[in-house]
This record gives sequence, C-alpha cells and structure tokens, in this order.
Amino acid sequence: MSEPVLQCENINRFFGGIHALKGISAEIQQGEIFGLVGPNGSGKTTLVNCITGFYAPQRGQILFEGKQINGMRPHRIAANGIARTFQNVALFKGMSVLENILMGRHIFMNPNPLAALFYPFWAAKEEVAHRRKVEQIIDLLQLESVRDEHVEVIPLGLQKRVELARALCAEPRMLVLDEPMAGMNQEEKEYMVRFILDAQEELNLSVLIIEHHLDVVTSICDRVLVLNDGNKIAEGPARTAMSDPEVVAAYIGGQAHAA
Ligand SMILES: Nc1ncnc2c1ncn2[C@@H]1O[C@H](COP(=O)(O)OP(=O)(O)OP(=O)(O)O)[C@@H](O)[C@H]1O
Repeated sequence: MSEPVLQCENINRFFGGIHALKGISAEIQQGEIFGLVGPNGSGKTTLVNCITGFYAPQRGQILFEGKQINGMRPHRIAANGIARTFQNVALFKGMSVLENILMGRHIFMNPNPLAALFYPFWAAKEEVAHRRKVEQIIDLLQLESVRDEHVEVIPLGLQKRVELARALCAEPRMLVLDEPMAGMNQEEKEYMVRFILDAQEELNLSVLIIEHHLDVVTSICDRVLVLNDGNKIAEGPARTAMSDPEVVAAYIGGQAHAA
C-alpha cells in the first residue's frame, strides 16, 4: 500500500445535542476498498456526508490527496475527484438511463452559453467527448440493453447500477458508495459486487463503501472501520475487525442484520 489518499483527522459532528461523530480518525490508502460499517445510527452516513461536503464537521479536518476538503461545497469536492452514490436511489425520473448517466458529466460542462454560441464546433467536440465517456461506462457496467428506458421502470438493482454509472462518469479517483446493495436480492447483490470490483480495477479507484451485508464486507473490503454510537470501535482487516468482541456485542445490541 502507498500514501493515504484520504485522511480524516479527529472528525466531530454534532446535531443539536446529538454527538454523531466523536473524534473519528481514519486513513484510506490509494487503491483499497475500505468498508464503513456499524449498527443503525452509528454515524456512517454522517461521516460520508462530511467527506463529500454535505455536512461540515465542527472539529477536525479531512484531506484528499493531501489537500484539505472539509468546508468545500459538494460540487467542488466532486470536481476534486470524489464521486458518491446515495443510500436511497436519487435518479432523475422521467429521464432515460442514458440521460441520467450523462448528468454525471456536469462537473466538466462549460456553463458559458456564449462559448457555445460563438464556438459551436468546440461545443460539439465537447459533447462528443462526454458521450464517449458515457459509452465507456455503459459498456463497463453492461447497461446497454436499458440505455433508452426511463429510469423509473427498470428494477431497483439496475437503478442502483445507473447511479454507480453516473458517479463513474465524473471520472473520480475515489468512489464513495452509501449502501449500494440496499434492497437487492442475492443475484442483484452478486452483480453489484462484480461491477464495483470491475470498476475499481479498470479505473484504478479507491473505494469507501457503507455496507450492511456483512458477507459483502468480508468478501470485498481490504479493511474496515467499525462505528458504534459515533465512536470508532474497531479498524483493520475485515474478518479480524468483524470478529472483535466489541463489534459483535454492538451488532447484537443494535440488532443489525448480518446477511
Ligand atoms: N440531519 C440530521 N439531523 C439530526 N440528527 C441527525 C442528522 N443526520 C444524522 N443524525 C443523527 O446522527 C446519528 C448518526 O446518524 P447516521 O445517519 O450517520 O447513522 P448511520 O450509521 O448512517 O445509520 P443507518 O445505518 O441507519 O443509515 C443518529 O443519531 C442520527 O439520528
């Protein structure tokens, strides 16, 4: 393993009287798949929201590739190379799979309409480049057969794959996945695991994944961080961390579902 690509140092986040993250520190190495696990309400999504700019931590700092990103807005963090998906499917209904994936390119799109007016050739060239990237991702995630379907009519497993495709179209160096397999059946889960591994390898990504299915966690994660009630209770190789007595107790207490 090389230099850490992401460093969280002493992250604290409060919501009124709730101390949701209590001084969390963690490092993710370039190219690793890092799992974020813990019972419901333990702080996983809050930490991901701090990393991706949706919440600002009140204390602590977050560095991506050595650069401080806490305090930046989500779109700037995306432009700096971190893309994410959401716990609940967040696609644009009424639009096709292709159009939804194309939205992932918005961070590269030129917002200046005058440029398009006076340099139509340049604008057309830019459009071709976006389409080419989208086609590469459609191919990688095998979405060809549904590319023209409206997103709301395709099964949940495919909708989650479209979200992954949209995130990959932003050409991230780090991918943050918030429960990418939530609500999926076994077959859909297996497909999703394969596509995450393919994307990580093909695009040379570092991956941070929140996942409740512990079979998935132990099979794909290089290391995990376990949270409980805003505290870090374990960190390390997935199987070792998940068998830590404090982790087992937290899961039994929280009645989390191990698949
Ligand atoms: N916007 C918010 N306003 C108030 N409290 C919040 C907010 N977001 C999170 N919390 C609280 O912070 C704590 C951590 O929540 P968080 O959603 O990060 O947990 P989680 O581990 O992601 O849970 P789950 O597995 O159920 O998604 C919880 O007590 C939650 O109620």
